[in-house]
Amino acid sequence: MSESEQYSRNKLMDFIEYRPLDIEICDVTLRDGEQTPGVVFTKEQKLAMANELDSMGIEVIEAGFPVVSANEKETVKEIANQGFNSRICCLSRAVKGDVDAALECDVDIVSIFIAMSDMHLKYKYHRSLEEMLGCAKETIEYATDHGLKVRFAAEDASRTPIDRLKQAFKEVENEYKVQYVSLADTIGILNPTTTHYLVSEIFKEVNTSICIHCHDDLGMATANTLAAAEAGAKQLHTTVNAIGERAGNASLEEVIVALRVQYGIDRYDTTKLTALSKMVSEYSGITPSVNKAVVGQNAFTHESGIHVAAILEEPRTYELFLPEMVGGKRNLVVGKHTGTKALKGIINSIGLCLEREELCALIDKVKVCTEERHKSISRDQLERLITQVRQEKKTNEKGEEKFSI
Ligand SMILES: CC(=O)SCCNC(=O)CCNC(=O)[C@H](O)C(C)(C)COP(=O)(O)OP(=O)(O)OC[C@H]1O[C@@H](n2cnc3c(N)ncnc32)[C@H](O)[C@@H]1OP(=O)(O)O
Ligand SMILES: O=C(O)CCC(=O)C(=O)O
Repeated sequence: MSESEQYSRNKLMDFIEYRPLDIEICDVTLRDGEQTPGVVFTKEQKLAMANELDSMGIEVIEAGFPVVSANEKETVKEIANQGFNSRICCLSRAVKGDVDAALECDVDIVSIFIAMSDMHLKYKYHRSLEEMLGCAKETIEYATDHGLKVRFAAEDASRTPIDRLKQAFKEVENEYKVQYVSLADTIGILNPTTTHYLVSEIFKEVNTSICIHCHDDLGMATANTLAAAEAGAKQLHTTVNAIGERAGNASLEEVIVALRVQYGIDRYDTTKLTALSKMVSEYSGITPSVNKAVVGQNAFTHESGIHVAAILEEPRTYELFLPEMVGGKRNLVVGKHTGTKALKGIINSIGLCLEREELCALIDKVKVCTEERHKSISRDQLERLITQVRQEKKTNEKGEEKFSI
């Protein structure tokens, strides 16, 4: 099956003017994902997830925050030494000791972050902007002098005056050779319009590649990430299953599927997404909601008669992309909303065949049964109902024979 047969492209994009995307993904499941309250990944689990991310073609993996613990440091180091194609990044405060820990891990990139919003300066650091920016610069210089590539990340950027961000980024790019500057929507306050504005403003004045790190407190992290990409952001931060602090981060699966169907970027191996989602779900103990885009249990589950009847002819009538594209499976459910065509198709698919009259009787039973139980019916229950319908038919036929004798 050709790529274009796997999904419907959003052709409305042809009418929209936007900058052609020049992006890469930095997946932060192993760092921000693990900051989900209660989540602790083992070294083996982090290695397994990193391996999958690498094999999907994810360009950068943020493997952890080495100063958090000895085990964390050892894990980041082991991931950095796997010989992955993905570049390995780790987090660091504007503290030389954090950079020393990063250096011990052999990472490619260290992400040195500070917040420059009044809120964080006043209540978190109890220090002035000048003091914090001074610490950041010293730490950046220390890291670059030791041969590390640096991302300078502005935590709480979405609540920081834009002129302050521009000034800090310009100073840093003029004084040191940083690879990236990063804009974090730490508390998830942005929407797509304001994300686009923020990134465009920085893009106009800063020459260094921009990263976008979105949180999902208003359910807009994926949309904001894509808006940032349209405005010129290079590096898009994601987590598998959207796990992360509070409401989580932009979801890897949503972002890379959207990149394909909206913007035609198809270089990531999306067929691994469902297995990776299951892996992260098992390791984190967090199951995505059933209606989670791309990897939720209902992402390819259909019950409504009109939908299933059409899907049996052509799945793309009601599926934006086929389950195979993300390594998933379609599931047709028999329930209150099932129609005759759907029921016939489902019954045929399990190797059974009913006459029209039997199908009508079965539909009536399905509706009564599902309304009584307030849920759809299982395959076993369906088979029992089919047996009942057949028995009732036989009984009726015998009755009719007696009557005619
Ligand atoms: C938006 C983000 O996701 S940021 C990353 C959040 N991740 C984490 O916090 C990872 C888990 N954290 C930890 O294990 C610990 O908090 C550690 C190891 C990082 C630090 O532990 P501790 O040394 O005990 O410090 P503690 O957590 O009490 O306080 C944090 C300190 O870091 C300082 N700090 C916080 N961010 C930065 C920064 N970007 N640059 C410099 N200093 C910073 C705080 O001001 C505070 O300093 P203080 O001790 O002088 O008041
Ligand atoms: O911008 C970054 O790279 C990290 C910052 C972060 O994790 C956050 O602010 O939520």
